Amino acid sequence: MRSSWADSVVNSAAENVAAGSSASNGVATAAKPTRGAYIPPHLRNLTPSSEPPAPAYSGPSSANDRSGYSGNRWGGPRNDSNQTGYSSGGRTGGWNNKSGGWDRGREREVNPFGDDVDTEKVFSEQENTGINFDAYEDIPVETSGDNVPPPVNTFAEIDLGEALNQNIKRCKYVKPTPVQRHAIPISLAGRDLMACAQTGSGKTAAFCFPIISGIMKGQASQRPPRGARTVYPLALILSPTRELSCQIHDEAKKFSYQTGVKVVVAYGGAPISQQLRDLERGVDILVATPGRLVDLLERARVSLQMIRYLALDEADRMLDMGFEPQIRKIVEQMDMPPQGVRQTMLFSATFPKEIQKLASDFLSNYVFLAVGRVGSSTDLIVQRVEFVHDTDKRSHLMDLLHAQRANGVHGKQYLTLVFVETKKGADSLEHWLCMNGFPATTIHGDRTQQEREQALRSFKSGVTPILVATDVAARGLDIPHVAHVVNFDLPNDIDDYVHRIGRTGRAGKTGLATAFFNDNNSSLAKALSELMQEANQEVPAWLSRYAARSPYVGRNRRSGGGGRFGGRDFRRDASFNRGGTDYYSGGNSSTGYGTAGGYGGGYGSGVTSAWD
Ligand SMILES: Nc1ncnc2c1ncn2[C@@H]1O[C@H](COP(=O)(O)OP(=O)(O)OP(=O)(O)O)[C@@H](O)[C@H]1O
Repeated sequence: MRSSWADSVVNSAAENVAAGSSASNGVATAAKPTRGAYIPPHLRNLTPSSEPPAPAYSGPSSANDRSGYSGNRWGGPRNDSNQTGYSSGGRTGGWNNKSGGWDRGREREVNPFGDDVDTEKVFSEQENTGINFDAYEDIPVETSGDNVPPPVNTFAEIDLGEALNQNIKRCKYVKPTPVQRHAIPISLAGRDLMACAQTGSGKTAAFCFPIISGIMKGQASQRPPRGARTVYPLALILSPTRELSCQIHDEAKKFSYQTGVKVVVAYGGAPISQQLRDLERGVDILVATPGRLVDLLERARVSLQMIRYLALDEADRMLDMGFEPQIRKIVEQMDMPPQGVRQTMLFSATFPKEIQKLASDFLSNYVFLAVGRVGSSTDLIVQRVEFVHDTDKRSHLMDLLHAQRANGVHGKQYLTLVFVETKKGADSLEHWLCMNGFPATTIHGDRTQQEREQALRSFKSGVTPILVATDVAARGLDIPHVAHVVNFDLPNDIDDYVHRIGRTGRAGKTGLATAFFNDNNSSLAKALSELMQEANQEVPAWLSRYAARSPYVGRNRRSGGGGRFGGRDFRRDASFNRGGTDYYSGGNSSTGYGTAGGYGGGYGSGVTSAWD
């Protein structure tokens, strides 16, 4: 049943059509979206030009065009030309704020790389961010699904478009990471994808590149006419936290520099007015947190009718108990094209099978991809577990920090991220650290967004080299120089532990993770010791004893099978196929990774309160 906001969209859209029909032209008609005579504002008033005609977005009736997978499902003209800049050709308004990436008054796109870079030089220097490319060959990969497009070895093998290629060089990405090698060709072929790859292994680019490239090659999104209030993004990227959405936005802006693709971010806690102004200036890719997006949808300021690409980052988190209703509302109850029409990409480092099953509701004939370690990435995170009673935790932390200082770690501006369970606990520990001569700041859900952003800046810059955080900082954040993650309070869920320690040891760099364990954490013992064994870490004898005593079945509880890193397609698990639903037919396992899997497990009891 249509909700009231949607009725109002349709009604106002009908009025808009009436008002603007005299200016509509054939191009607009050709790009007709899902509902009858409705023509979205950004497709009206198109000035005839030498540009190719509208993309082949043809609404639900094109659902079957997914079967071939021989190319861009949107079938738009393969216009690789660099749609450089929005500074020419009758665009109304430039982005005039820093976050928008457009220089006020001068209508010039701000260079997100800081200054002009000699891309040829960068490329020839063969720089990268420290990823151990030599270890790539050994990385276990599993793909399953029909006709999985083959992986590539270089960016040059992929037709991403010249402007995007330039930005990849500016980012100093010399080679694709393993998840990029596999995921980008799959997505470029128009396939839906559920991808599971290690923390810090380059998943952001893996979903951004195909989206940006697809939009570049399709028809440029037209800005709404003056006064139009509803905007129609072509791609939606959802993430669970405000900070992660901002980070994805920053990355996507770098990747889309001078491609003509406009990226806007919308998240809670920040003034909606500025975000509305950004949206009004045009949006191709909308990066958002679910709450703020629902708000924008209910105000009819955003319509999802034209969405071609939907990406959920940290997808398992987005579909767990906390977020699932909102995600279902956005994806199923608003005006987004259904699965099979849009292209859907789900990414995370963890994918419990029950969440996979839920996620499959949003996907159509998808490829499941599990990519193992980057090099031996979790080996790059040295994991230590120490038995510490609650009452001793502070002095123990102090010892660690003193040792770090003595070893000169802070002198080099290396950063320490300390995870605690509660917001109050975070404030109290931060205060205590500061009182004891360790500059610290904190990030959690009770702080204002301004305070959160300031805390992150202060941590990143090394002004406060210790950040005390709740799980709000556990996922996705890519903060250079985090050398040490301390689990002052361990989480209930082993997946949360995986994401937390993944804030260090990113992109091939080494890191240290220390956990304080005591009787309160005994339910995690088995999962933790299994995880550490898998990552070739030394498991203390006392932890093994806890694990042996634990009634809890460990990290495979959710996944129902013996585990190795990466996860396994739930469609291949017989227990999920009982009751007549054949989720999986065919597929392949590549590069020798076919053992029973499950990187999930340890389905914690509660939803962490700190999330947006
Ligand atoms: N091809 C590449 N070459 C070199 N560095 C890369 C490449 N791709 C990504 N990176 C860098 O690797 C780092 C980690 O990437 P990203 O944040 O996308 O990881 P992720 O897999 O999303 O991690 P998480 O699971 O924690 O969200 C980033 O700093 C990014 O710039």
